[in-house]
Amino acid sequence: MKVSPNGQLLGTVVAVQANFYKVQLDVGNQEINFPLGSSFLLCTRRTRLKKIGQQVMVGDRVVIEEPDWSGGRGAIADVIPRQTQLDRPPIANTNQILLVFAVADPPLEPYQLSRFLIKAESTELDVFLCLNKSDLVSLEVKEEISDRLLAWGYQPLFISVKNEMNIDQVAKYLNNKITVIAGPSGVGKSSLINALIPNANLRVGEVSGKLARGRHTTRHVELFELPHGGLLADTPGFNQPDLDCTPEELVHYFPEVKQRLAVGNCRFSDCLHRDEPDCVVRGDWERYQHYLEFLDEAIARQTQLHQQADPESNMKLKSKGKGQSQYEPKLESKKYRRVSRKTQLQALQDLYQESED
Ligand SMILES: Nc1nc2c(ncn2[C@@H]2O[C@H](COP(=O)(O)OP(=O)(O)OP(=O)(O)O)[C@@H](O)[C@H]2O)c(=O)[nH]1
Ligand SMILES: [Zn+2]
Repeated sequence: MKVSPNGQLLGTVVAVQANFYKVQLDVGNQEINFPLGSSFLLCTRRTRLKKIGQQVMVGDRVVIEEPDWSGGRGAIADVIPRQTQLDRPPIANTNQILLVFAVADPPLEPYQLSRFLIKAESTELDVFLCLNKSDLVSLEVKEEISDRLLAWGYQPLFISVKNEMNIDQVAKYLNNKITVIAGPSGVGKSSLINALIPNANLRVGEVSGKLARGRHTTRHVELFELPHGGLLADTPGFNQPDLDCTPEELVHYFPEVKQRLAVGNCRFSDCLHRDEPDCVVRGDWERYQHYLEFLDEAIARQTQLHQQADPESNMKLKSKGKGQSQYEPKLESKKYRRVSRKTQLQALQDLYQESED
């Protein structure tokens, strides 16, 4: 167990139950005699923290006082400032997202994958893509998929939980990090978690298990301890994540466009990359159609938000020709950015909401 340089006892909150916090103590060189052989303490929150309105959430790094080793209890005296914060699922200090898809059964759908990737990128956390059920397709198919995703700016790791292929690579990636796992239903997330953490005991491919997990986990987030250090949070399956970024931000969540923008600029700084002249983004890249679709969604959402907030809104009705017209935001970057930062932090929240529906 590790004690901080000034002698403080440190740990990470792995679950919250009513007013109790399950805290996993840091493991280090300075061994303290641990009568129960467990590295968890069930803690309460000090009154001082309640008074200053300091919330404690799963993933928080905390300072423990008055450990009662025999009873396995303690008190949280302080919360170390968070590095990151996701609101749904509510987890502090998440480092990365492990996105799991299958190469077959269910079939790999580019549009769905694209949505998940954009959603994951919008958290601004690191995104790692694993393609499971590799045992079901030929080497040629894998190469095709790999080439295609490389053009999207991703290098997926092909895995097979069934054949235990590359599971050690996944484990290595998760080492000593806090990771949120996401992906559509049926791709093998529970199977993967069970392979990584033998005692996690998540039910695989069982409707009852899935329901129980889906209903339960949304209210009760738990971080599972990885055998070699690090924590993993499961998110229940969902099929089409809602995108909640602004029209302006959207393009930055396509890695393959970042390359284009790195070597050139559009003529207009508020270019939405549709039909503006001298645009460096518009062009012959596979996901450009996805971009246009997501952009329409983002504009529609923005219009709705503006109209709710201010009925005489600062939206302009723009003629699209052929008798069609559409509301478009006058882009005021500061205002949009302010909304956007908040959105980024909450970006995985729909993932949770949808799984409850
Ligand atoms: N062929 C093959 N099947 C797999 C593999 N991994 C998992 N499966 C099967 O895929 C099915 C779905 O697996 P789950 O682990 O329940 O999938 P999930 O992603 O957790 O699904 P949700 O709980 O709905 O989110 C099960 O029947 C698994 O046995 C694999 O590597 N290869
Ligand atoms: Zn442009």
